[in-house]
Amino acid sequence: MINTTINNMNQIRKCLVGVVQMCSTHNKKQNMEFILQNLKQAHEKQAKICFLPEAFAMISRSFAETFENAEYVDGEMINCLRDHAKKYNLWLSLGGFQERLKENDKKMGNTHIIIDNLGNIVQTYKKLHLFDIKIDTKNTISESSGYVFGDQIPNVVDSPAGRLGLSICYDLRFPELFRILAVQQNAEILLVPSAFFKKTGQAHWHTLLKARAIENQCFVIAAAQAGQHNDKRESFGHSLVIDPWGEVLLDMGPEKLGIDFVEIDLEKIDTIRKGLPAINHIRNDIYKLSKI
Ligand SMILES: O=C(O)CNC(=O)[C@H](CS)NC(=O)CCC(=O)C(=O)O
Repeated sequence: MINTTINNMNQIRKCLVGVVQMCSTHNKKQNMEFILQNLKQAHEKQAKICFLPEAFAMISRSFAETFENAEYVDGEMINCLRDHAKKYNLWLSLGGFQERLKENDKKMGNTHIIIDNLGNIVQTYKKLHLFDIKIDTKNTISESSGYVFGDQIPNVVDSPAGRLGLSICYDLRFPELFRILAVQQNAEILLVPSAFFKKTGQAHWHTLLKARAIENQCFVIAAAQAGQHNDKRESFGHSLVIDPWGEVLLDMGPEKLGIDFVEIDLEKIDTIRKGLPAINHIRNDIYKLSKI
């Protein structure tokens, strides 16, 4: 792929990316209109890649309702997004698509899809860690009752912004996945599209995302759901872009809905790793986290 070559040759190291923060509801059509407006803006800004949060397609009151409206990967919604990726010359990270599965008629996949600027699906990843929690009455959910568990670590994807390592939302709490993506697969940008709960977000969101950026010396991009989706569900917002030093380059706050743009400069990874080569100090010999 041309982009890979360019990145490997260290020529183009800077890339403008768009991060979409949204408040999806059960209304798929409205959610889609909102997304397309933002993609148009990304095109006008000449951004090269756009990041959408988990559950961009819809957030309903129950998984049963979500399931009713879930589509296959080759359905209308993804086809429409593929057409727009091509039309707008824009890569897309679709951070968590409620995927109707041909092999399972009871549960969906929670699938992160990467589409290139020609409209091709270049990677899919099914969420490995599902959010089954009982914190209090408001914060109780069993994601695994609606979704199948993913069973594969996704390969990194070369994009115009850099090499992408994919995850989804609750995966954020499992640093092993990010270590594998960053150290074994040389990811440069770790993606954590999310629909974080308000309570857990307030307590943990910034800290965990900064930690993933700092410990792996990678960029972190986390497009998020924000606000009240229905009477049962509220999301924390604060879509973030963090650099490999842990500096927050973008924080969209709790309320803003729309798109913001950030320049990703991959040079920063080299500079930071040269000065503080923690990645090279990993004791592979002791705990066998080998580079491949
Ligand atoms: O609802 C859907 O259709 C898609 N799935 C989600 O939004 C999931 C499960 S409810 N949300 C999270 O994983 C939030 C994690 C979180 O808030 C934390 O780790 O603290």
